[in-house]
Amino acid sequence: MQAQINSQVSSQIVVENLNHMYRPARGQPVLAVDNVSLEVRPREFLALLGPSGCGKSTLLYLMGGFLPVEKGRILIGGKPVTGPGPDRGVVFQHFALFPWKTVRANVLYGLERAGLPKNERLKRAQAYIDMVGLQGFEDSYPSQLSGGMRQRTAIARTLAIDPDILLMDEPFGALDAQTRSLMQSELLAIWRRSPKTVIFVTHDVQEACYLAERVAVMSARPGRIKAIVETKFDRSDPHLFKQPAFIDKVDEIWALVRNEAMLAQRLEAH
Ligand SMILES: Nc1ncnc2c1ncn2[C@@H]1O[C@H](COP(=O)(O)OP(=O)(O)OP(=O)(O)O)[C@@H](O)[C@H]1O
Repeated sequence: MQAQINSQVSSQIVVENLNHMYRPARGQPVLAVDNVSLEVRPREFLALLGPSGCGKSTLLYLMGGFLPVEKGRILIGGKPVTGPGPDRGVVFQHFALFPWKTVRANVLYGLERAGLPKNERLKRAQAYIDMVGLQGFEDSYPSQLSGGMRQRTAIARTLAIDPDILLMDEPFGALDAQTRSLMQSELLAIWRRSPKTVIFVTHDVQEACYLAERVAVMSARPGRIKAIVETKFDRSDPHLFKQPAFIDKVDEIWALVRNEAMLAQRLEAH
């Protein structure tokens, strides 16, 4: 099922008939994203789920302006995306920290570019370092940190800039279960406090249902939007994960993703 476009002016992000073909120097071209259309409302939290290799990261890179839009279009606030911009903060899997900068300097980097006064920058950087649980590691370099700590530094760097749109590619994938749960709550708190539009790629169906208001499920490569499922729950409910309606929704989405994952495996086998 392809998402219906009902050209609402109120949509903040509009993706229309988007295709992306990788053309590696060696080997066959790869159609990673095929005819994707999607609308995201301002302040919406949308999760993107789908089997490995279905084009989730590619879609996020395109929205972030890190890959050129060759076919179809992406509008943000009505304007076509032509490159990265301060309106979009990204936490990508392979978007490295500056190895020669400390945790504090990495977090400060974005704030310096935003032109804030020095005191304000330092205060804000420290608040986000504390928030991701890295107090005491301000002067450490990325090489001295674990993978999860590096990821948390990258999250702090992006959140500190307070962008309108957050594009997050499995931001909590490298974290242990407890830290992950804390970071999920923090992200929801930030999203409520200073509303922003979030597009959140994950492999974890429960995480998607918990965090997002809608979950877009992508098909096996070439990625299309197969279904969009409403996932609005009372996130303040401490027993949410045990509620039958929540469990049913997780099951429903799992079934969609599982089908596509099986298809993807068959594709890979050929
Ligand atoms: N630079 C590239 N050159 C050629 N093919 C690429 C390139 N980057 C990605 N691909 C291919 O495009 C397809 C989509 O990749 P993408 O990383 O967007 O998928 P994904 O859904 O994010 O995967 P995962 O869940 O495993 O991170 C895959 O088949 C991948 O092999």
